[in-house]
Formats: sequence, structure tokens, C-alpha cells
Amino acid sequence: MAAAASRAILSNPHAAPAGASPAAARSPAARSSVVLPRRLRGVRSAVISSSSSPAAAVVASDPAGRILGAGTDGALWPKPAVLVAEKLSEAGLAVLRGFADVECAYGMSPSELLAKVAQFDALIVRSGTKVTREVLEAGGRGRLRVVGRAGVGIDNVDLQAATEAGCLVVNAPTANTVAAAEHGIALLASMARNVSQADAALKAGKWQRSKYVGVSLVGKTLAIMGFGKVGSEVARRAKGLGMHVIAHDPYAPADRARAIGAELVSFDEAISRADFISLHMPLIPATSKVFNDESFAKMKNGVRIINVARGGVIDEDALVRALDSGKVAQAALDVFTEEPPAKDSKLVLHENVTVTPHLGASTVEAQEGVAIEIAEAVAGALRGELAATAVNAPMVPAEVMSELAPYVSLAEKLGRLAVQLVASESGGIKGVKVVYTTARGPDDLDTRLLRAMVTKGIVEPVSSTFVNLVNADYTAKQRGLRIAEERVSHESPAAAEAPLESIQVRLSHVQSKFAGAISDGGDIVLEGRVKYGVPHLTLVGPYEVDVSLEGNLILCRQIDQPGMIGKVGNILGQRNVNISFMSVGRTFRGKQAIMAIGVDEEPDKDTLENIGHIPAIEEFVFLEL
Ligand SMILES: NC(=O)c1ccc[n+]([C@@H]2O[C@H](COP(=O)([O-])OP(=O)(O)OC[C@H]3O[C@@H](n4cnc5c(N)ncnc54)[C@H](O)[C@@H]3O)[C@@H](O)[C@H]2O)c1
Ligand SMILES: O=C(O)[C@H](O)COP(=O)(O)O
Repeated sequence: MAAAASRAILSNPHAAPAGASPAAARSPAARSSVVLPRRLRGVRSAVISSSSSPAAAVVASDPAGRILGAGTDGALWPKPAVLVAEKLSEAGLAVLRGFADVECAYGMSPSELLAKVAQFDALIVRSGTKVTREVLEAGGRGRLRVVGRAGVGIDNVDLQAATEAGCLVVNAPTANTVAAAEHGIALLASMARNVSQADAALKAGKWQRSKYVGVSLVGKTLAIMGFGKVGSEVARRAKGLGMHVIAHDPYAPADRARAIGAELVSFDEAISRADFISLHMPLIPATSKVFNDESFAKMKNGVRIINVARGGVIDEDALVRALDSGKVAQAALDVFTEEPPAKDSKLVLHENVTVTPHLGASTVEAQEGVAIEIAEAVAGALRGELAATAVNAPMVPAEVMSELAPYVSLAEKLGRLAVQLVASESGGIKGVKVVYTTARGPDDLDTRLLRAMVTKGIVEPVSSTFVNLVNADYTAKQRGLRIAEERVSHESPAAAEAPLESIQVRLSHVQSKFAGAISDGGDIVLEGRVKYGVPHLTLVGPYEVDVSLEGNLILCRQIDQPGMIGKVGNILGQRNVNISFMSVGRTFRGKQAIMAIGVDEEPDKDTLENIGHIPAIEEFVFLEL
């Protein structure tokens, strides 16, 4: 069983280390747990490993599982590699270049992307690149840990595949809101006044004043479909134009709509009352082709439609039919089911349709903002932080991350030790219980990270799957692993400061290769605590021990009698195996006892056999951390 290089929340032990020596990454120093230096805590690091090496005063693991150093300037090393697949503003590229090697490869074919993606730690796209399962699986087999979507819509990223690959997806959800809303208003006004048709006619030498009589906006009813960021900004602007605004959004808060002066109504009411309908919902299964023959039939005759959301929310063939029949008088479209649309698209060429080539977010200001927003989100994710704009991972606030760091390490180590205690003839682990003893109430202790790390500890040593916070619950479910959690309240005032008093991992309905780890209830039980920032093992089955969880561990069960420590210590000393910690726990004097011995090196087979031959020793097991 190979020790993982380091175990950050997003680590990938399969990733090829670039620049860092894997041996260095696996060195005991690199794995020794210490309290994070204040400076790193400040950068919201989700780091759980550190080094005492003076060359790398602070060491963290990056999402690719490599050891990262943070110099005095806070820069990461070795530099991660970022592939930018679509045009990103210089301002964002400058931020990326500050911490990464950046390759801009615009206009790649799908096969070119597939061939390249595994060599990068992060991939940044806009809406024009399809980040498919194939791409994510290829990336996941290599170094890819983060996909950054420089914009809002993530319908071009296969989120399920990203989650399964343990790849964090972040987006830039705020910087282009106003640009998209302004574009919606521009399309609304230019459509109502036939600006683009009249412009084209005049340039073709035709002065057609009576043909291009428009309609007024003031006093008309505008239905906003999707009252999120863009929808509510469109509503604000439409109010300023004197329109009556209604909105449909099953998830929008009524008070936000009220504050803007919009009336929230049902889907049918919105589309049947509106003179203008502006679309601002995401493309998801529930909204795919939601504007179709049936819904067009419910609209007023001569309704006008604006779409700056996603082409896929409209059945485009049905829209052509509605335009031909006059049911829909005009449409103004920035987005299409297929982009770019076919050159002979009936919809694009329709005389009552105004089109733009997905320009909603394309202002200088928005592109600069989006580029910086995504560059910062990707940088944070590569540092091991969970970005505020994470799309497929639970949000864990930075303060919580930093406070839980040593417990995160403890949780993984307990899982890792527990799974090694399961006998090979056992029928697989099904039930896992994690018991947290804490003075904190449920609202003050977020255990998702800890649960994910127990899963990581249990699954990784026995499979080729790597587990992180993104895919932990998915992985557990896939493997039929039920992870139950229980809180036991601990009232000691001294403990109130610390988030947890102890973490216990119990594996039920399994046989153990080390009977001493079985509790009275028949479960494999391990419990640990954090002491001075370092995880300790404090309970094995019914036996209390106290051994720092560094290096590897030997557990021996023997009859309690004098001289045992000396005998085992002698054997290890003769073979140059350094003991880092030793602890004996017993039930009653002269009865059964357990020795927990922390060792820096891995003892060879003969050494372990010699320990097993000591007459009083009834069983022993060697466990890797
Ligand atoms: N054309 C462009 O360049 C451009 C620019 C920015 C955003 N967009 C697109 O605009 C859309 C909105 O972006 P946003 O930033 O406002 O997102 P948002 O998440 O803030 O808002 C989307 C809203 O849609 C609502 N919604 C979800 N399901 C719905 C349903 N079935 N019916 C009605 N409403 C529903 C949500 O509750 C949410 O309030 C997205 O599709 C995005 O991709 C396009
Ligand atoms: O969802 C978005 O943010 C917009 O559609 C913008 O897409 P773009 O980044 O390709 O311009």
C-alpha cells in the first residue's frame, strides 16, 4: 500500500508530479502534521500537511496531490499549469500568470483539447468549449483538478462527470450580470423599433419609413422568465422605461421581486399576460425547450420574445412556426441551441428575428471582471481552498476550513487505520459510523469535511479511486458505504474552545484481523483526538492508548506483564527502526493489554515476525498511515 503524497481536500494521488520530487512529497517530514502558520491560515488554505524543512517553511498540498510550497510572497510552487481554452482578458491572464504557467490555446478542436487536458492542473473555458465526460475523465487520469468557467452558464460542463472525477468546477457568476441585462434591454428596444432590419435596408439603399413602424414599450407588460441576477437587473431597467413588469421564477424570493416592483406569477400567467417575454433562466433539464408549440399557443397574438439566456430553452422549430403564423410578432436572440447556428438556419434568417452572436457578456468591462473573477477562483481552488463560486462542491467557509484542519487529518487517518484492520475474509464494509464528541451545537460544527475525509481514508487504501470533498459522498454511495454520523455532547468548558473533543470511527458487521480492535459491541472501533495540533490515536477497541499519528503504527495485543516494551523496543532497535511514540493500554492489571507503537520506518517482514514470536504477544498488526 503506497502512502499518498499528501492529503489535501482536493488531492489526486494519481497525478504525475511536475517539478516536485515524489520522494520528497512522501517524506515523513512532508507528512507530519502541524498547526498551520498564521500566514497560511490567512490565505484560507485547506492544507492538512506541513513540513518543518527550513527550505519550505510552509508546505501545502495542491489539488493535484503535489507538495506546494508557499514562499514569503505567498506564491505556490511548483507552479501549477493552467490551460485557457477561450479568449480571456489580459487582466485575468495577468492574475493567472502570477501563480501559474499559463497556456492560451484558443480555438482547439475537441480532439486537441482531449490530447492536452491531462497535462494541466486547471482548464479555463467560456461557453464555446464543451467540457465533456471524455475530457474530464482524460483530465482526471492526469493532473486536472479544477475547471474554471469564465462566465455564468455551466451547461457546457458535464458536472456529474466532473464530480465523479473529483474535479472542482468554479464559475464567475457576477461580473457579467449587468452586461447581459444591458444586452437584453438593447435587444428589446432595437427589436421594438426594427433597428437592425431598418439599418440593413438603408445600407442596401432602401429608405423604407412606413415598413419599419415599431411598437412602444411604455405601459406594456414585460414577463421576466427567471428572476435571478440578470432577470432582476432587466426588470429594474424595464421599470425605468415605464413597463409593467411581471416575473416567473419558482425559486425567487417574493420580497426581492416586490422591492423591484415586479409581480411574481405562475408560468402560464406570465406568458399569457405579456406583450414582451424576456428569458433569463438557466438551461437545465426542467427548462429545456420549455418554450414550445404548447406554450406559444398560450401567449398573446403578436407577442415579442427576447432570449439572452440559452438557446436550448426554446424549441427553435416551434418558434419558427410561431413567427410564420404571426403568433410571435418578433424575436430577438443572442443565444442558440447550436452555436454558431447553421448558415441556413430559418430562425436566424427570419425577417422578424434580430440576432447577435452570443454577445451578452461581451463588454470590455464585463470581460475584464469575469477574467479576474475566474482567475482568482481558480487560484484559490489550486491552493486547496474551496472557492465561493464552487458549483459542484459543498461550500465550507474559510474560517471553518482553517479551524478543522488538524481534525480533517485525524478523520482521514482514523479511516485509513480502520480499513486496514478489516480481515480479508470479511464481506466488505457496509456500515460506518463517525461519532463526534463536541461542545458545539449542530449549527456551529460543519462535519461534511470530516465525513469526506473518513471516506477518503477508508476508500483510498483499498481501491484505485481517489477521494476528495468533491466526490466523497458520490464515491461512498457508489461503493454501497453507508456513513452515519452521531454527535455526543461534551460539556467541559475547556473543550468549548476546540471544535471537537474526539472523533470515533466504527466499522460494523466486519471481521477484524486484529481482535483487540473489536469493541464490546462487536464493531472495529478507533478513536482519536487532536493534541497541540497533532492527531493522536486514543482508543483501539476497548483499550485506551495515546500515540501520535505520524509515521506508521504497530499494534500488539499481549498479556499484561513487565518487560514487554523492552522486548519489542529491542527488536526494532536492532533493525534500526526508530520508535516515535509508544503507549500501552490495558483492561485490567495482569489481563489483556495493547501496545501501540509509532515507527518512522517500515519494519521488514522478519522484524515483524520476531515481534510476533515474543511468547506473551497474542496478535499484532502493522498499519500504514
Ligand atoms: N447571453 C449571455 O452572454 C449571457 C450572459 C450572462 C448570463 N447568461 C445566461 O442567463 C441566464 C441567467 O443568468 P443569471 O446570472 O441571472 O443566473 P441566476 O442563477 O442568477 O438566475 C437564474 C434564475 O432562474 C431561475 N430558474 C431556475 N429554474 C427556473 C424555471 N424552471 N423557471 C423560471 N426560472 C427558473 C432561478 O431560480 C434563478 O433565479 C443563464 O442561463 C446564463 O447562462 C447569458
Ligand atoms: O453564461 C454566460 O456567462 C454567458 O453566456 C457568457 O458566455 P461567454 O463567456 O461565452 O461570453
